[in-house]
This record gives sequence, C-alpha cells and structure tokens, in this order.
Amino acid sequence: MSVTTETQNYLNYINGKWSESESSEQLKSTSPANPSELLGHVQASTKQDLEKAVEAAKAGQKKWKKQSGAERGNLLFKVADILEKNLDEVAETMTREMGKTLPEAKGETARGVAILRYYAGEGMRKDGDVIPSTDRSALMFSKRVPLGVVGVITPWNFPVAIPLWKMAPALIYGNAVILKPATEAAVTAAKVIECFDQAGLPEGVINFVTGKGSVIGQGLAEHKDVTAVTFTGSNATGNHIGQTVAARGGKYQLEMGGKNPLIVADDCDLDLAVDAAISGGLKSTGQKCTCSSRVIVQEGVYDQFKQKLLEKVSEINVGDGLEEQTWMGPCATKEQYETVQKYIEIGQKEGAELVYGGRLVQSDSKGYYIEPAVFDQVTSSMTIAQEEIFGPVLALMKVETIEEAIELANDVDFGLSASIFSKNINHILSFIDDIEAGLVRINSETAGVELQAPFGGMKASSSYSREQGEAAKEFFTTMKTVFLKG
Ligand SMILES: NC(=O)C1=CN([C@@H]2O[C@H](COP(=O)(O)OP(=O)(O)OC[C@H]3O[C@@H](n4cnc5c(N)ncnc54)[C@H](OP(=O)(O)O)[C@@H]3O)[C@@H](O)[C@H]2O)C=CC1
Ligand SMILES: O=C(O)CCC(=O)C(=O)O
Repeated sequence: MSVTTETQNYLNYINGKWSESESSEQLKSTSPANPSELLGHVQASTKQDLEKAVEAAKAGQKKWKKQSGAERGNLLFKVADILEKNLDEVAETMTREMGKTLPEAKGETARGVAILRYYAGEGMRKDGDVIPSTDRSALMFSKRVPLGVVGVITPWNFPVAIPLWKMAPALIYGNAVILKPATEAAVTAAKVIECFDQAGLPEGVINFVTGKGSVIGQGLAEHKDVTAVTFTGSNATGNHIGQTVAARGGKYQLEMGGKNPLIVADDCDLDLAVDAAISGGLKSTGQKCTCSSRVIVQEGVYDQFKQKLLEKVSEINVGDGLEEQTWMGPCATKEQYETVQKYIEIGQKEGAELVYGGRLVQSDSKGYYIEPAVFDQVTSSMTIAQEEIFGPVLALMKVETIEEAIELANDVDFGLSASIFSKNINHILSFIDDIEAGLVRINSETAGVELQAPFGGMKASSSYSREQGEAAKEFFTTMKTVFLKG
C-alpha cells in the first residue's frame, strides 16, 4: 500500500499500514501561490482512527524500547538516507503546499536529514550516570527510559524540520510517536512519513493521523495513554493543549510565538544589520517564530539605517516560490494573508507610518502575495509592536541608549529570540545579561536555529522546556535511579 490512492488522497499511517479514515471524508490541501491548485486530500480522521493509532503505538512501543539504541539509530540513519534521496521531491511539495521558496524548502529538508543523523548517533551515547552511594558495597546509577507514546502536534511553517526535530529524539529514546501535522502542510508531512515507512520501522512505532486540530490534536491532548505531547504553534492553541494535558497528569512541551527584537547600536556595521533585518524579518514571508519583527535602532544611525533598509527592501521580488527570481513567496494560507492585512491596517490606524509596501500583489493565479511592509514611528504600546503578526512586516522603533533599547526589547509578553548589532563589548555583555530571550544572538539575525543546541523561549514563548540538541533528552525520557547490591 502506498502513501496515496490514485486520486492523490493521502492516507493515514497506522500500525505500519497506509489507511483511509473511518469517516471516508477528506480535507483539501491547496497551494497559496495558486489556490486553485490542489496538492491533494488528506484524511479527516475521527477519534476512532486516533484510538487505533494509540493502540498500535502502545503495542509498538513495548517492542521498540527493547531494541538497542544502536538498532534504533540504524533505522533513523536509513530514514535520513531515504529523505536525502527524495530531497527535491519533498522540497518541491513543501514550496507548492505552503509557499516558502524552493531554496529555503531544500535547506529545510537538508536540515531534516541532518536532524535525523544527529539523533541516530544519539542511540550510541550514554543514557545515565553512576552516582556514588553511601553504601560502599552498592552500585547506584541513573538510567534514562522512554516515556511511552508521544503525541506530536506541528504547525505549517516548517513542515519537515519541526516534525523531525520532535519525532527523531522521541524515537531514538524508545518512544512510539503519533504525528498530527498542520492540515495546511499535511501532504509534505505525509512524504516525510513515507521515508519512515520505506526504512522499515516496526509496526506501530510511528503513526500519522491527519484531521482537524480540534478533533485529532485535542484527542491527543486528552488521551490518557499518550504520555506526553509536544507542540509548536500559536499561543492560544498551545496554552489550551498544555492545560488539557496537565489536567490528566501528562507531560507537555510548548513552543509558541515570538515578537523578536533586533537592536541596532550606533557603533555597529550598518550593512550587516540591514541584511540581518531583511533576512531575519522577511525570509519565509516572516512566518517563523524566530523572525525579527521589531527593529530597535539608536537615534545616531536611525535615518541612515532606515534609508539603507528601504533601498534593499524595495529590491525584494515577491512571487511563486518555485520561480528562480522569487525572494519572498506568498503567505502560507488565506487566514495568514488576511491576518497580515489586518495588522497593516491596525498599524496605520494606531499612528505608525507605513513607509514601504504592505500592498497586495496581484497575480493571475490569485496567490496570497503581499509586499513586505516597513513601519516607522512605532511605539511599544501599539498592537504591531506587541502581537505576533507572522508576516513580512518590520516595525522600526527609535531609542537614545542601549539601556533603553533593551528595556523596549523586553517590553512584550514573548521572549523567544533577540539580536544586537554592536561592536561595543559593554553593550554586548549588558544585552546577554538583561535580554529576556531563550536565543540570544550577537551580530547575527534573530532566526537561525542550530539543531545541536537547545531551542526554546522565555515568558509566553514556551513552556520553559527546551527542544533539540541534548535538551531533547529531558523531555523525551524519564529517569530511573537504580540501587544495586549483591
Ligand atoms: N510558533 C510557531 O512556530 C507558529 C506560530 N503560529 C502562530 O499561530 C497563528 C495561527 O496559526 P494556526 O495554524 O492557526 O496555529 P495553531 O496553533 O492553531 O496550529 C498548530 C497546530 O495545532 C493544531 N491544533 C489546532 N487546534 C487544536 C486544538 N484545539 N487542540 C490540539 N491541536 C490543535 C493545528 O491543527 P490544524 O492544522 O488542523 O488546525 C496544527 O497542527 C499564526 O498566525 C502564528 O502567529 C503558527 C504556526 C507556527
Ligand atoms: O528559525 C528557525 O530556524 C526555526 C523557527 C521555528 O522554530 C518556528 O518558526 O517555529
């Protein structure tokens, strides 16, 4: 059985088999560059489908955890090789399905391959410590053990990297997984699951159930046999999931929004700062939780920075992500397109000055295209300085001192990522100390996560847990302390 039927009807993957939902209903996935282009249908799954997946995962996990780390790792290496072989197809599907440009989609898929290899290697690393006992004749040690069944709920903005940076560590540490991808990027996710299928993971170890967040996502959050749930997405949904899982005593991990500041100091290399504002703020059409949305500039270089920024932003080519000349693709969904427009209107109503862009870009295909927008005269109390827009909108804010810049940078509910551009070590050290962010970046853009380092935010950006690198071990395992005496 393959991932689809002949009509591009992408199936669920439960207990090692591709299967239709009991509902016999499907949800449509279309292209944001051309909303009349159908990518395929995915299953509108029911709670019964999810129940089957949970049963399969429970049974699969019992055997999976008995395999050695090296055996599990070998399978992940195999998945990585298959994904690498299919990189072009997966990346092109991603571009068609959620709009990011093809080079970005290829980069993300290659990152997926690297994530799989990193965690495959983890199967050969230590899973505990020897701890001296007060009893000289005893051996005491800690041992990491899997949690059981892990629910993975993912967004549409990184349809390959985010599912993989959650599933690969879950699997290597001996858990079984049920992935519920964002509906808008579920076809790309199906292609990733196909790589696991081809690699021959044992039945039930990895399961894929598409459907509405309110049914399948909610079902994972509520299910008593889903020991842990890992989520990336909006704050509203994340907080709801966290409360639901906590109420039944489960473990959860939430990665949510950002309102990331980039501080430009008087003494910095302005050209580098301009490039970082553009790359960090507008790549992926601003649809990254780590994107720079507030650019806080010291008054000494404010006008010069603004002029250089506007010159470069005006060169940005908006269009279909499959076309070579395109630098910025469409908004990923109709909802996102409307949200960005709404925030641009709010910004203007609240007194910010729209100094560039923000207009809709017409196309024959009626794609969700919008020009990058730059606002001047933004103050911290404005909605566009406080709420996550998730679109190509930069808000410029002027400050006198670096102390004021850091205070302004911290004046939001979020705390995911933050950058400073400066050559002054004192400014840099104050920034490292005082900025309220999980990712602190100096002379580098706010986006750009490395898979081997902990990733997560402070304040409302996350549940204080960290993903990726070695930090993933904390979430995807629990600990036994063993006291052994002859
Ligand atoms: N931190 C980040 O990386 C991201 C942040 N966002 C922010 O969220 C905003 C809205 O985007 P949106 O796609 O609606 O994000 P959501 O948070 O609603 O969706 C993320 C995932 O959660 C699922 N989901 C939705 N409702 C529930 C529920 N009740 N219980 C469990 N799971 C659920 C979704 O499924 P389904 O697809 O079926 O709705 C999807 O798989 C964006 O504008 C942006 O600000 C969005 C994406 C990523
Ligand atoms: O910046 C990155 O590479 C990752 C961003 C991210 O995790 C997100 O947008 O959800």
